[in-house]
Order: sequence, then C-alpha cells, then structure tokens
Amino acid sequence: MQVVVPYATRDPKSRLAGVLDADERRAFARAMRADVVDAVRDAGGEPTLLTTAPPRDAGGGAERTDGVPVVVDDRPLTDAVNDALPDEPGEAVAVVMADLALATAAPLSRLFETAGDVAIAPGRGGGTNALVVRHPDFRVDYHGASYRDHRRIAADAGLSVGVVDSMRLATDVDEPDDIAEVFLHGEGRAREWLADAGFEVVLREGRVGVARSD
Ligand SMILES: Nc1nc2c(ncn2[C@@H]2O[C@H](COP(=O)(O)OP(=O)(O)OP(=O)(O)O)[C@@H](O)[C@H]2O)c(=O)[nH]1
Ligand SMILES: C[C@H](OP(=O)(O)O)C(=O)O
Repeated sequence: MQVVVPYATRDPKSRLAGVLDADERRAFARAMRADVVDAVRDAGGEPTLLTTAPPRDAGGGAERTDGVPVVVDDRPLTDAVNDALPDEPGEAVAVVMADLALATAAPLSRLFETAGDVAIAPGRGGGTNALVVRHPDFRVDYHGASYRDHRRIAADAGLSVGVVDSMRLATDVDEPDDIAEVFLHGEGRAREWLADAGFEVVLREGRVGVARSD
C-alpha cells in the first residue's frame, strides 16, 4: 500500500504554542512523524512524506528522513493530497496524518484492509485522520468537519465507504490536552520526547492533563 504522510514544515502544531515554543513544536512534530512512519512500515505500507518544503534539521541542514521519499508540494493540504490520489481504477493510496502519535501497526493494518471505495479513520472533533482511496472519482476536502464532507463527497459520487473505529487513529495531537493521551498510550519517540522535555501527567478535576517541570 502506498501511504502519503502529509507534513507541514512551517510553524507546525501552532495550537500547541501555549505549552511548547516554536523549536520544541518542530522537534515534537518530527518525533510524531517518525512514529507514524514506523507504524506505517510495520503495517506493511510504503510511506512517502508530502511536505510543504524540504525538511531541515535544527542547524538548517537537510534533515534525515530515514529513507522515506519526500515529495515537496507547497500548495494547500487539500490540493497537494488530491494530486497524490489514484488516477486509475484499481489503484489504492492511503493518507495518514503525521500527527497521529498513537498510531501503531494493528489499527493501520485494519484500515488498509477495510473494504470500500474509500475507507476512513475519523478523528475526534470531526476530522479525517487517515483514509484509503481506491477510486479515481474521490477527492479530499480537508479542514472543518472533513469526515462529514468526505462521506458526502463519496455519496455524491456513488462510492462505498468503510469506517474504522480506532482510538489510536482517532487521536490527532492538536491541543495541549491531547498531549496527555500521548503520555498515557504512546509507545514511541513522541512520548519519549515529552518525558525528556519534563512533561508529566496530572489529574485535574478527575481528568488527565499534563504539567511541565522546570
Ligand atoms: N503537505 C502538507 N501537510 C500539511 C499541511 N497542513 C497541515 N499538514 C499536515 O497535516 C496534518 C494535520 O494538520 P493539522 O492538524 O490540520 O495542522 P498542523 O499544521 O499540524 O497544526 P496547527 O498549526 O495546530 O493547525 C499534520 O500532519 C500536518 O503536518 C499542508 O498545507 N501541506
Ligand atoms: C487535516 C484536518 O485536520 P484538523 O484540522 O481537523 O486537525 C482534517 O482532518 O480535516
């Protein structure tokens, strides 16, 4: 399975600006992306990074991407992803977001095997965290309630839709509270990065959150 992993290099994870500075957000986003790439490979997928600009390391040099091919496309997410989707019947392309820090091989394999012209792993909050497209008439429209939009786009084109119910794939890391989920359930580099940065899980009014030691 060809798997496109979209990754915005400029000011990643801006909604985490209250808890991480710009360099930290870049490093954390890279750690999440590495976990996603590992999970995709473990699930038998062949990942390609779809980036807005060539990835650079902290010193400004070309960043190592562990052998993952990089496609640079500076258009908005929807246009860039649509260009990577199948043009011919019989082709299949998956799209897995780079901020799914809890993604592991098992739910990704389940997604790749889910039947349908389109198979979707919805995100909490109405997004589309991962999907498989097997029909050239389907095109994405990200942001907003994209899960609902993608169902409508498929229905309008007469295409079948499979849905994957997975906590791990539904958890995209957007807001500070999502960091607690990475701490509780993460198994990879993103969790390690948070621990090294001094984060710890705390209870607030019976719910988990995170705090950071100085
Ligand atoms: N190639 C590409 N990837 C993008 C673009 N915008 C977002 N992404 C990636 O798509 C996934 C979901 O992104 P979002 O959560 O919507 O946005 P984000 O930039 O990660 O975070 P915020 O700045 O907090 O909105 C992440 O893996 C991003 O790196 C884009 O314009 N191009
Ligand atoms: C890419 C976008 O992510 P969100 O803005 O919901 O995090 C979506 O899932 O449509």
